[in-house]
Amino acid sequence: MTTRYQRILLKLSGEALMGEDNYGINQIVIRRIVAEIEEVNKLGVEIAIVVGGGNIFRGMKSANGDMERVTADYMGMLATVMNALALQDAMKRVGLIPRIQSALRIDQVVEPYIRGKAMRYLKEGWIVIFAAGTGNPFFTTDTAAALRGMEMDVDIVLKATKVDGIYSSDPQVNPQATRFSKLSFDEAISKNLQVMDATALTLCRDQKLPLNVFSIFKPGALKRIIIGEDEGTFVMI
Ligand SMILES: Nc1ncnc2c1ncn2[C@@H]1O[C@H](COP(=O)(O)OP(=O)(O)OP(=O)(O)O)[C@@H](O)[C@H]1O
Ligand SMILES: O=c1ccn([C@@H]2O[C@H](COP(=O)(O)O)[C@@H](O)[C@H]2O)c(=O)[nH]1
Repeated sequence: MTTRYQRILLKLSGEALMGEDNYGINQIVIRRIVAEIEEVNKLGVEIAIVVGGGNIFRGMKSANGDMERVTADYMGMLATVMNALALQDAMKRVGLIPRIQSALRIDQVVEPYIRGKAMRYLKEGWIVIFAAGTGNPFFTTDTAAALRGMEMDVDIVLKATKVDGIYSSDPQVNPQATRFSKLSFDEAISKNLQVMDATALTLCRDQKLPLNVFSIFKPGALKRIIIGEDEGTFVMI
């Protein structure tokens, strides 16, 4: 089967990993997500993943006066390492070969981010999971996805989240919101659509790196994007 994209950066929502639970990692959900990734891996697509941490800890929420923002952000980045470990475990169970690289050094647990090594893993057909975001406070894993996507020279960033695309306003708050099938980066930024932070959108725009936002809960959606079908919202220059 021919694919539209040969190398992708998949941004996996941390919040999606908790499924219907209020917190943490739901094993059934994680197995379902890994099955979607496995399908695409079998097509020969090189897959790099940045995983979020919102199911465990978000810096900004916890920093509201109760905690120093920088400390809260480091906690958020560590949360993404936990998610990466859970993903790695689930991937190994189905015979995939995952490698985690962390932007923060925790050498006993995962290897540090080394671009050349990550590129080599991708060429081997192994799946690279980037943990700890950018390694810097005041950023998000969406920005890490744009950054690592550029560094890995991927064809597209795919943001897999809980909603099936970018809407005129948050569809979880406004049921009247309408979905865009295509959008330019400038429109997404100027309309302040919130689904992805402006830093990430700006990085993608400036490097002409396309983005597709889609629901990770829709079976087969990831594969459909890979083979060139319309799914979610496509954002380009
Ligand atoms: N205009 C919009 N279109 C679509 N979703 C929106 C919009 N505005 C806000 N959202 C919300 O943005 C959420 C996705 O972004 P968010 O950064 O919160 O999560 P994530 O990146 O998927 O998860 P995590 O931060 O845990 O990795 C959606 O669940 C949706 O409710
Ligand atoms: O580069 C980064 C990435 C993340 N953080 C902190 O981690 C949490 C979780 O990440 P999400 O993108 O929200 O899933 C985030 O709220 C930040 O506190 C960071 O500081 N730097």
